[in-house]
Amino acid sequence: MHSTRCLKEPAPMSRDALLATLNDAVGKRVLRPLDMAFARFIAECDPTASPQLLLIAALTSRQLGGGHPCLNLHALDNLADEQEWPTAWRDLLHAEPLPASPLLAGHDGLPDNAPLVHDQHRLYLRRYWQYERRVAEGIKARLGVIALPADTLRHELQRLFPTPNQHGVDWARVACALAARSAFSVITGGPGTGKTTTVVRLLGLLQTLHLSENTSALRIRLAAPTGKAAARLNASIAKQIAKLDVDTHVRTSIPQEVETLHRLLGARPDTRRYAYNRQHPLHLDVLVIDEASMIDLEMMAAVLDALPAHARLILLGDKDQLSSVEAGAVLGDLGRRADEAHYDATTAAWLRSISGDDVEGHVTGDAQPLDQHVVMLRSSHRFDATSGIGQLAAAVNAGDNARVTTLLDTKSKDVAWISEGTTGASLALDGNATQFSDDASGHRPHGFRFYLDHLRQTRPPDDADNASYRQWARGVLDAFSHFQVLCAVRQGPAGTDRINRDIAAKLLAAGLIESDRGWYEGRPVMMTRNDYTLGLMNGDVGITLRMRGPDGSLRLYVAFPITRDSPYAAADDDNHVRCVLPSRLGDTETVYAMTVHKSQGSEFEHTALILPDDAPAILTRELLYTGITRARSWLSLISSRGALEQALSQRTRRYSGLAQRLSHS
Ligand SMILES: Nc1ncnc2c1ncn2[C@@H]1O[C@H](COP(=O)(O)OP(=O)(O)OP(=O)(O)O)[C@@H](O)[C@H]1O
Repeated sequence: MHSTRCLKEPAPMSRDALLATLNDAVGKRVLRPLDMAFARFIAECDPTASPQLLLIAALTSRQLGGGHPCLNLHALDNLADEQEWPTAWRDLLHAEPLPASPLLAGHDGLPDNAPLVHDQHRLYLRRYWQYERRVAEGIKARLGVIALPADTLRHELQRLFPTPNQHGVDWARVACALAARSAFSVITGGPGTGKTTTVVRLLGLLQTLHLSENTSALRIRLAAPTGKAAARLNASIAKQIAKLDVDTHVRTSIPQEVETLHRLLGARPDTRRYAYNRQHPLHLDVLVIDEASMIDLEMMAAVLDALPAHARLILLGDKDQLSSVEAGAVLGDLGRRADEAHYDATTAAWLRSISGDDVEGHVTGDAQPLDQHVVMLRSSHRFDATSGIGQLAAAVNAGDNARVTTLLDTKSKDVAWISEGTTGASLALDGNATQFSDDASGHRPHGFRFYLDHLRQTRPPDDADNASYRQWARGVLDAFSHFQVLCAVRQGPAGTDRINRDIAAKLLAAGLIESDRGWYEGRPVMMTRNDYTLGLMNGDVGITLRMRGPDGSLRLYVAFPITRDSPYAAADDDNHVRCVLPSRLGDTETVYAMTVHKSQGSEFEHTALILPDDAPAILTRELLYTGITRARSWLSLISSRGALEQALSQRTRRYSGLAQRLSHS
C-alpha cells in the first residue's frame, strides 16, 4: 500500500459514512469500542477533521489494543491484511499527505495539545509518542563509556572468572566487562543461561571498583515487574551472592531483597503517577531489573524518569519471550540485534585487552552505539545437551520445524507430546506421569492431586495457632506451584475458561475438592487487577484454605505468597503469606489453567501447555517458546501437529519506533 500512497486521490467518503464503517468494524470486533470513541472525540473536537483523519485516529488507537505503540504507515498493507480492515478504508489510507489538522502534531510534537503525533512514518497517540521519546532519551543519555582503572578491572575480572573458558568467548565475562564501563546494559539469554549469576558477579565487580575509591558503598536496588518474578529472583540471588568470591564487606553490600517495579516507583492507587519521578528521583546508584521482557513502554518510561541522571540501569531478560501485555516490546527492540552482537572494532579491542575475550567474529561494519551495551548469554546451564525441554526451546526459537518434529517424536525423559485424544484436563490429576521415560533419580512429575493431598495430609489440628496455619498455607502454595496448565487462549475448547471448568469437575469427581463452584477449599485463584489496598497485584495467585480468623473460628481465606518487602510481610514470620477473606477480593478467576501471557515471570516444575486448533492467529513462535520455557523439569505438550506448525510459522510483531530512535544515537 505504501508504494502507491502518493499516486491516488482519497476516495470520496463523508464523515458520517466513515463513522458508520467504524461502527460496523466495532460490531465485527475489528475495532474496539474505545477506538470508535476516540474517532468520535476527534470528530467533535475538530468539525473539519477529514474522514481520513478519523480513520487513522481509530486505527492508531486500535494498534495499542494489539500492543503496538504506533501505527506504522509503511506497514499499512500488512496491517490491513492481518487485521481484516474493510476495503472501504484502504483507498482512504492511500491519500498523501496526511490531512492537516490542529489535532495532528508533527515530529516536533507541535501543536503540543494535539492528541495525535505524526513522527517519521509513524502515528502515535501523544502519550505513547512521549513514552517512546523519553525511553529513547533516557537510554541514549547512558550510552557513553565510563573510564575505569584498567588494571583493577582486569584483576577483578580474573578473580570473578578464575576458570579458563573451554568454549571460546565467555559471554558472562563479556557481559560483566561491558556493563562495568557503561550506565546502561542489557543482558539477555534463555532460561538458565546464567543471567542471575552474571549480574551478581557484576554487582560484586561494581561494588569492588567503587569501594576501592569511595568509603560508602553503591546503593543498589533489585526489581522485577511482578511479585512472582521478584520472589523467584529473590530466591536465586541469595544463593548466588553466597557463592560470590569477593571481600565480605563487598558481599554484604549487595542487596538480596527484590521488589516489584510498582513498589520501587511508589505506585499510587487509581493513578498512573508514581511517587518517584523526574522531580523526586529514586535514591540509588544502580538499578537491576529482571524479567525485563515484561516491561511495557509506559513502565520503562516511568523507570527512566525516576532514575537519577548518574544511575546505572541493568536489564536482564529473555528477548525471545512474548512481549509485555501492554503496548511496547522494549526488551525485544533493545535485543533485536543481540544474536549477531554487532560489536565495533573499539569494543572488540577493549574486551581483548581487559577480559581476554576475542569477539572478533561478532564485529560488524554496521555496529551501532546501543549494540555495544547488549550481551547475549548463549548456553544453558540448567538444561544439559540431553534435555528435551532445552533442545525443544532452541528448535522452536530457530523455527526449525523438522527438528521440533524429531524431538517430539522421540520419547524423552522430560518432554511428552500428546497430539490427540485429550484436552489436557484428563492429565491434570496425576500429571501424565506415565508418558515420560524413567528419570534415573526417581523423580516424577505431578498433577494437581499432589497439592490437594498435601493440603489434607499436612492440615494443622483445629486448635493450632495462626503461625501453624500460615506455615501450612505456605506449604500448600509451594506444592501448588509444582504444576501448572497453560493455554494460549481464554475462549474455546482449549481455552482457560473451559479447561478450568473441566479440571475442577475432574477434581470433584475424584473427591479431591468439595465443590467446583464458588469458593471452596483448595480453589486456586488469580488476581485479575491490582488492588493496592490489599497489596495484591494483577497476576498474583493464591489458594483458598480453611484457616483461623481473628475471632478464632475457622473460615475460608485466600492465602497469597508475598514478597519480603511487602508491607504485609510480618517481621516475625518467615512464611510470607497474606490471608484475605474471599469477600474482600474483587476481580479474581480460577487458575488451574492460566494463559501463557499470564505465566510470564513464573516457572513450574511441570508445565502442561495446551495449543488450540481453533485460534490460529494467536499461535506464534514466541508464545510457544514462552510456554515451553516455563517448564523447569517436565513439559507435557498437548497440541495437534497442525497447531504446532502454525505456531512455528508465525512471529509476533510489535510496531514501534524505539529501535530506530536508538539506531542513530
Ligand atoms: N558459568 C556457569 N557455569 C556453570 N554453572 C552456571 C554458570 N552460570 C550459571 N550457572 C548455574 O546455572 C543455573 C542457572 O543460572 P542462573 O539462575 O544464573 O540463570 P538465569 O539465566 O538467571 O535463569 P532463569 O532462566 O531462571 O532466569 C544456576 O544453578 C547457576 O548456578
